[in-house]
Amino acid sequence: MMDASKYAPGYYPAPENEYRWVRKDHIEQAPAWCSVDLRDGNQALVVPMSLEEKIEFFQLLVRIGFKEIEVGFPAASETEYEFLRTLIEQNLIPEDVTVQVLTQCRDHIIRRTFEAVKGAPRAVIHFYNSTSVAQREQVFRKSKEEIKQIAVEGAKLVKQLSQEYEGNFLFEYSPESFTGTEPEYALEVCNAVIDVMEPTPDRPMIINLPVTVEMSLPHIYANQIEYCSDRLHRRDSVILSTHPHNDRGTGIADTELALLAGAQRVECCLFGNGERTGNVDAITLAMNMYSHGVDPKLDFSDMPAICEVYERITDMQVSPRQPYAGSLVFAAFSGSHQDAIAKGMHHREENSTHQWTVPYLPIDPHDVSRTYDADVIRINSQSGKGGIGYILETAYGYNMPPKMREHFGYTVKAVSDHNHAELKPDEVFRIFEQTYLNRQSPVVEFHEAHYMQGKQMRATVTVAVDGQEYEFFGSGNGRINAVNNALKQGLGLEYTLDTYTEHALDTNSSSRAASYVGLSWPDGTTSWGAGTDTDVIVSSVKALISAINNRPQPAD
Ligand SMILES: CC(=O)SCCNC(=O)CCNC(=O)[C@H](O)C(C)(C)COP(=O)(O)OP(=O)(O)OC[C@H]1O[C@@H](n2cnc3c(N)ncnc32)[C@H](O)[C@@H]1OP(=O)(O)O
Ligand SMILES: CC(C)C(=O)C(=O)O
Repeated sequence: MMDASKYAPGYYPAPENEYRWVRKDHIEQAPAWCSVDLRDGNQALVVPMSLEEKIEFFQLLVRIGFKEIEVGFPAASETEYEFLRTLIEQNLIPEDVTVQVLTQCRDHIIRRTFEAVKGAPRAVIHFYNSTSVAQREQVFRKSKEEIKQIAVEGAKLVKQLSQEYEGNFLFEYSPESFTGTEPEYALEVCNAVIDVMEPTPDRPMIINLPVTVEMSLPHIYANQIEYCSDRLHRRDSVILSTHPHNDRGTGIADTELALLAGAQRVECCLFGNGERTGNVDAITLAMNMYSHGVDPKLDFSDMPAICEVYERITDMQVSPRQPYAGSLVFAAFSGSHQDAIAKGMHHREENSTHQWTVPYLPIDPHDVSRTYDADVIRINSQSGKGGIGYILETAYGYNMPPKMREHFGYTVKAVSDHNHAELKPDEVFRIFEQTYLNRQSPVVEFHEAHYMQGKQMRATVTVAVDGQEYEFFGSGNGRINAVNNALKQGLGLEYTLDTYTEHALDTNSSSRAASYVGLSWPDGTTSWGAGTDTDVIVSSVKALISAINNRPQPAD
């Protein structure tokens, strides 16, 4: 049995707030992004990345456009150390990219970190210690003052070694487990560190307030950020950073609200990889901004390739529902969604609109290298005539009249329902072919037709009925009408030709026509046929004969 009395909120709301962030309705510009895939993401993998894998992943992050990349915890292992040395010694760090390394506030670990980072063109030394009530009491068993001293002593050593090593160093401090810390105390520790590091507007330092474990509703975190942002020393020399995890599943909300509340930088991982439920997902954050018309300054246009590298190297899987990246996130199986998408696409083409407004699709799937045919409208037993007709039209060029689409829709759904399977566009087309196109059986097989123009058009139609050849004659006010009359009389059938449409099928010079015919029968049913030929009249006659062959069969 679950026992909720075991739990109580373990977070500390900000003591004062102005709630300025509440009045903002969107994020105006991209934050500074820092990928922590190679550190927080890597430390959470069952098998951390090898040297070669880290190099390949680093290069992926560079291609995406990250300008700050936490490359590891160099004191953690030989691989971590060697990776950083390889990046530096083989000049693999592009000029506009800054690497970042993480260290605890422990003497030997800070020293090892500086050894590892020696010679880097530019590097952020990120030092941290836990400040939360739980860690103070249970892990460190130290008072608030003693915990602050760990941070201050760490800062002093980092500053001293940065002078000894003479590198181009920048600094970041994190009061780790910030979300379990009283905000006024976290602020006090951060300000003590800032006082040691003495950042300036020209050489600012990063103060990172991590959601180490997500504990509260997102607005509580936003309030904590606003509270600290308003009270940090040397605010114009501090870049306020956020590093949300996702324990409550609201890492994205934490980050977005934190950005409204004053955060300027985000530490994140691709696909939300990272400790436990992961770090906040860089892709969702960036693409959310993109979908509001804000340039995120990260490029996810080759999403399938990014998924491939990520899955291969981390051995993790991109969920089919992963925002913007999953295989199903642009897919619509259900009829009403498909219908709206198909109409939205037509509206877009007809009006040549630049602004993306297609229903059910928050962004244009093409922007992340996804295709409409294969990824968007997918056919199963939940689908409808709108989507099924759209597939046939966009993938194969057949634009059926509306009533025929409805008939075809039910035919296709029935196949999917019966087989209990999705139907791919080529299977949908095969059903169209088998059901309607140029049907020469079960009864009438078309051989040829000849016309003579008199007062009226006269047609001689040669067909085989049950294998035996016949010539039928008819006249009418046009060729189709004359053929129709010839067949009706010759075959002794009672029907009305209700629907007749045709259109060009191909755009090249050997253009074919596609024709569609709907016949209504005395018992109230309708049968449909389609025909194709380079000659529009022949394609129409084939459609008529197909519709006759599809006539309701008398009950046994
Ligand atoms: C929230 C985060 O993701 S923080 C980053 C976490 N990432 C990692 O830990 C991955 C890499 N870590 C490692 O490889 C190892 O932990 C190392 C190499 C850093 C340190 O290894 P070890 O010293 O052998 O072990 P361990 O990490 O258990 O050390 C714990 C000690 O460090 C102290 N400590 C932990 N974090 C800090 C810190 N940030 N600052 C100062 N002391 C710290 C603990 O209180 C404990 O002290 P004790 O020895 O007095 O009991
Ligand atoms: C080191 C810090 C920033 C961290 O990883 C966390 O708090 O999750």
